[in-house]
Amino acid sequence: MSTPSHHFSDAEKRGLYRAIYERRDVRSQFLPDPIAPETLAKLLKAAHHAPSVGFMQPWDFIVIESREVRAAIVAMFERENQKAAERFEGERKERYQGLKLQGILESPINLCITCDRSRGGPHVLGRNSIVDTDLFSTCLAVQNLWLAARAEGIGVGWVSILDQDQLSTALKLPEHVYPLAYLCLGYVSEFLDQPELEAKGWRSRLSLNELVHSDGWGGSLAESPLLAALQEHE
Ligand SMILES: Cc1cc2c(cc1C)N(C[C@H](O)[C@H](O)[C@H](O)COP(=O)(O)O)c1[nH]c(=O)[nH]c(=O)c1N2
Repeated sequence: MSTPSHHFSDAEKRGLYRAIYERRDVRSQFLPDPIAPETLAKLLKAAHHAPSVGFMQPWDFIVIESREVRAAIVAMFERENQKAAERFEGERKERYQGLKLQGILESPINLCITCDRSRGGPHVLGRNSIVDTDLFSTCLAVQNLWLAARAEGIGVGWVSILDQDQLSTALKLPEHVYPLAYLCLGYVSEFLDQPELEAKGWRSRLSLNELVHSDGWGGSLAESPLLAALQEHE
């Protein structure tokens, strides 16, 4: 029997799920090895093929190589991270302060994915009611890049402990462009088999069956074959 061309083979499916389950947010394991321009181009192309509201494609990609700019971003991170630490107390605060939450200087490439909120003009198809759909679209570009990077053996770390206005100034962004994701990219010594926050005892993965509801918030899945299937996959 011939396989229709729109079907994925079992090996292709395994590859896709492997990228999803083995993708990690990387901060501590970066190697200095450079990423070849051809490989970076592939990652950017994967990002550019994300879905977007009204095919708006609101993203731009700012590759940050300058040590000076990176040093300014690290200083920005240190300031914001100190403020963030003040939100916690006692043992939780100590644990927070022990976490490494960025790899800005260790990673060979820093990349800011931005969202141009004016792209496509004032009336973008599908964005009339929910204006933030341009931001949602840009998040999907980030995830495409993150998964493609994992398949290429490249780690990505998202750094959001930054002041958005200061970041915009450092990257010379125009007013209508939002710095959606500041990312660190590089080959890694290892990909952890669980999120680093879980490994360090900060927070665990929630149970999926408690997150799936039937017919409205809190609706029970009891008796549903979906519940049995979810439990099997836990
Ligand atoms: C929008 C957003 C923002 C951030 C993150 C993620 C996302 C989606 N994450 C990474 C986050 O901690 C990580 O994804 C979770 O802990 C789950 O781990 P894995 O990504 O599965 O390894 C993250 N990590 C970090 O060390 N510093 C940071 O500032 C941020 N910021």
